[in-house]
Amino acid sequence: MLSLGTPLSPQATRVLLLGSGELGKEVAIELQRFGVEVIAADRYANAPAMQVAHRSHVLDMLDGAAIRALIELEKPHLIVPEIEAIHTETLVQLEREFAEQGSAPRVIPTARAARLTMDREGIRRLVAETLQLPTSPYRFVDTHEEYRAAVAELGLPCVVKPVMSSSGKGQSLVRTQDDVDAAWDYAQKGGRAGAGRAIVEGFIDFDYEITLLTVRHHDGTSFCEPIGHLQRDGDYRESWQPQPMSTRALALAQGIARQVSDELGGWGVFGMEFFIKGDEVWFSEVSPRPHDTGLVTLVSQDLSEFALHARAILGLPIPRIHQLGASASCALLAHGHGVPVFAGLEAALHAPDTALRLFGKPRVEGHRRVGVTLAKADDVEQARAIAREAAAAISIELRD
Ligand SMILES: Nc1ncnc2c1ncn2[C@@H]1O[C@H](COP(=O)(O)OP(=O)(O)OP(=O)(O)O)[C@@H](O)[C@H]1O
Ligand SMILES: NCC(=O)N[C@@H]1O[C@H](COP(=O)([O-])[O-])[C@@H](O)[C@H]1O
Ligand SMILES: [Mg+2]
Repeated sequence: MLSLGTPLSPQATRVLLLGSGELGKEVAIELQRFGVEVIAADRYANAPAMQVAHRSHVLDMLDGAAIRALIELEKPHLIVPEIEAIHTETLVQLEREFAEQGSAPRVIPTARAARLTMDREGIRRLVAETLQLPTSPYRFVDTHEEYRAAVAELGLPCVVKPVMSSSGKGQSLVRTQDDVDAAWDYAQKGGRAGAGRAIVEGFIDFDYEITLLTVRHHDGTSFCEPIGHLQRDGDYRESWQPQPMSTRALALAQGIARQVSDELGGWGVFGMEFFIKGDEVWFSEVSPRPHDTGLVTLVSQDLSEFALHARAILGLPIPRIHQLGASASCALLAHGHGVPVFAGLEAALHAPDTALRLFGKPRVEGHRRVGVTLAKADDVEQARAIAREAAAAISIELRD
């Protein structure tokens, strides 16, 4: 058992967050509540989680030597990846070295899980080919020619994504022949590791999609109520809980989530994404960490996904998760260049049972999610409407 309660002391449990965005900020707050010493790292200064951590470091997260030096400097007990774009091969090597030495920082949930989910190819081949679970049909392509052949094989519409990207960056829905070439160009420009390999997926005409938060902890695996969500341009705009589902579809999704999370192993929250049509279920992808659509759990559960992650990774019990009724979240997006300045917050919080998180991101260059509104109501449609209205009441000016 880790020694909790006294950060900044020789007995402290130190947790290193690799990635310090809005999700890490909430994880940091939950860890602080147990007296954990929190160290936040990211590619830029004053990232959200850095603002609530004990210390922070700015480094190129894709630089293996820099990641290794940071871990040697801080000697954390737990290493918690918060983003995909990390030099995960270094984590795999370090995990092996630690195992040989018998003294161990633990990578959450495991270094292999971080490596497999950093690259869409790793997790897709594991789930579709090794575990033989249902996914969209897909092809991996490296060149324009291979890409055009894959589109011809899979048919239109289809979806193109760089293998290394998240939040919809570089992703396009290809509806007609006219979209084909522009989608390739965008996939080559939009990936986080520059031009290169992409996945082409057959389009699944789903009724709805969910995130099934799955928690592997000391006493077993727990599931949260399914979270429904709305995505635009590959990025989340609204999420709600609970998403009504047939008993059969929910059982299928839970079965797949259990199989995939058991295969990845370790402790923590997994955001399992599924497409659902009738009773049919397709696995889409998984975050081996809290999920952006799970921000709704800040109001919809007694233990949010961030509190669950903290408990799970520290080896603490999770005897029960209470769902507190119909709830929704709506993302606040800023467009342009500059430092965000918010107005309309009073109007946004005027309705009862609304809440707000402003992430504290220092700047916006292009598009960036900078906050989220949250609401509870008698049913999910009402909660969504209230969260949307609260978001619409807020205006974001970008200043230099
Ligand atoms: N094959 C598909 N068929 C239909 N819709 C799809 C398909 N692939 C992706 N989408 C849509 O695009 C959204 C984003 O896709 P995906 O989750 O793969 O991207 P991402 O960049 O990893 O996003 P995030 O990091 O926010 O989870 C999905 O939630 C879904 O709405
Ligand atoms: N879909 C993944 C996701 O939502 N990740 C969250 O967004 C941050 C990056 O935001 P940024 O791009 O604005 O820096 C990440 O650090 C994480 O908190
Ligand atoms: Mg996704």
